Amino acid sequence: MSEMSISVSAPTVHPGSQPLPEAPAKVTARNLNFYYGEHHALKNINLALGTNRVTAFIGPSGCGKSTLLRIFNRMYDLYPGQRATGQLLLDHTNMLDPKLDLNLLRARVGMVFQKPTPFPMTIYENIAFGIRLYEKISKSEMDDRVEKALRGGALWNEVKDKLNASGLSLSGGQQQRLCIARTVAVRPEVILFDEPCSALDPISTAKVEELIQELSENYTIAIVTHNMQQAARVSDKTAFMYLGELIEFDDTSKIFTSPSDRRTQDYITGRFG
Ligand SMILES: Nc1ncnc2c1ncn2[C@@H]1O[C@H](COP(=O)(O)OP(=O)(O)OP(=O)(O)O)[C@@H](O)[C@H]1O
Repeated sequence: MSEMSISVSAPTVHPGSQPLPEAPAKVTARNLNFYYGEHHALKNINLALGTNRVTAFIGPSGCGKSTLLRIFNRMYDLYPGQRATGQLLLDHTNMLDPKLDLNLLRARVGMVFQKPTPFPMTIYENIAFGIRLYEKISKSEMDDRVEKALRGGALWNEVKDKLNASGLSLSGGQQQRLCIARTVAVRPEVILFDEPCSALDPISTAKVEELIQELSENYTIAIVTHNMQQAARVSDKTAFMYLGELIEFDDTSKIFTSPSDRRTQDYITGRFG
């Protein structure tokens, strides 16, 4: 079949979605490079995550989306031989500073993973555990914080009568919202989502997507997704990556209706990836 005979179309951007005004940068990457040993996985990345905006990262497998996300909370520090060069700022803090307190950084930049990973403890303790690492507060204040976090994770109504049940007794979608609540509980400024819905059914996915949009009122969000409909639905800005390079970064409505680069066009219309 010739390329031109393939019937393909880009995802529909939510009708009426107008690009929001530019927001001040929360996270700024300048000439950011990343190496797995000798392998140069990210090449001269320049972009900014707007404050309280949702930025989606899309691109074919292996293009570097997860690598970039993991730099945003210095996850790579856990592995020898991995290094970043260039500049990465959280407001005015140099995120690549070797002397940076990584616990504090990870309190400011939370992460939600592909598979829900609740701790093997009660629903209440799943939330309280992280708060206790950073703060000493009374039982009644903790009760308050746990409720707020579970409300923030759109889970309170479903679990308020069983806070002592194990987090592992929840459904997959509820577990993922528990993980989001756990992240929100320590009051981060940025939340990173690495394919947060890939293990969820469509109803749970819709709930998490709705939650991401609600959270963007108070948090700066970056989301890696293979689902372009999802990127179109939840994000304000979209970054298209290919072979370790940032090919195009623009308003989501522009990326999905009139991208500037042929490779972006080919990817969003399903010609490769
Ligand atoms: N631990 C590692 N050691 C060596 N190379 C790695 C490692 N992790 C990833 N890479 C390489 O870095 C590049 C980017 O990988 P990354 O996982 O960031 O891509 P991705 O766009 O998130 O892919 P996917 O969509 O499949 O998750 C790939 O070439 C990959 O093989």
